Amino acid sequence: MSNLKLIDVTKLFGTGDSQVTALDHVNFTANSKELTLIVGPSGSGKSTLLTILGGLQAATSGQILLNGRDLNTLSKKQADNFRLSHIGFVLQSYSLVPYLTVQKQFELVKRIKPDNNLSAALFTQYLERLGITNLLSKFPDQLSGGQTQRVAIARALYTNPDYILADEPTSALDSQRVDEVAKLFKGIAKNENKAVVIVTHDLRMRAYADRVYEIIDGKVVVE
Ligand SMILES: Nc1ncnc2c1ncn2[C@@H]1O[C@H](COP(=O)(O)OP(=O)(O)OP(=O)(O)O)[C@@H](O)[C@H]1O
Repeated sequence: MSNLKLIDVTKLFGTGDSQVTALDHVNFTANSKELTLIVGPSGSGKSTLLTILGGLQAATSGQILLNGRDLNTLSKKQADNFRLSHIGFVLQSYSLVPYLTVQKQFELVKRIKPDNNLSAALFTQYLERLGITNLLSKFPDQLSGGQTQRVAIARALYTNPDYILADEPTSALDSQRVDEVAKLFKGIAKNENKAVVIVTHDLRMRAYADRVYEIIDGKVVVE
């Protein structure tokens, strides 16, 4: 069983009067085999927590532990390699490349990380479950918000990461799709031994969660 933890993490933005405490002595654990939700009001620190957990930005203080090992002790190169090999992000911006078809988005990922990706058979299964098999030849500007979101989810799953960190991955989906995507994430956590962490406002996701962290004003209030 593997885990990624934040220990007593604080994140400050700015200085002096304009300083914002985005995270205030936060402790957090993402375990393999579990679907963990992060909920809370807008501006409470959810995205900051997720991006620090995934090493996209540094904490002001505190530790990030991977299976007990402090990630701050890694060199930048080691940390980049760790992220590429072990973490799949679904970020709010989706960051699809505008001039590549959906198929090419996946091929680009394969070029960056050639090894240990999903088998073609399993990836095809995920594409079908996400309902995007028929979109492979489309460009991002030909996709609806919900379709874009599902392509971004597929792209994150493609690299077969141990940790899947998703920021509002279902915000543009209708109810039925939310249910399907939640079941997909839950199944991947349970059956493929992944830790899935989802920032969401969507109360329907709670039914699938193994753990829920609520954040208010940068503090974890419910665990
Ligand atoms: N790069 C930044 N520079 C300055 N302040 C920031 C930065 N990123 C976040 N903040 C501030 O930190 C606090 C937490 O922001 P964060 O985006 O983590 O909240 P959130 O809970 O994800 O919000 P939302 O649900 O609206 O996405 C907010 O007050 C925000 O304005």
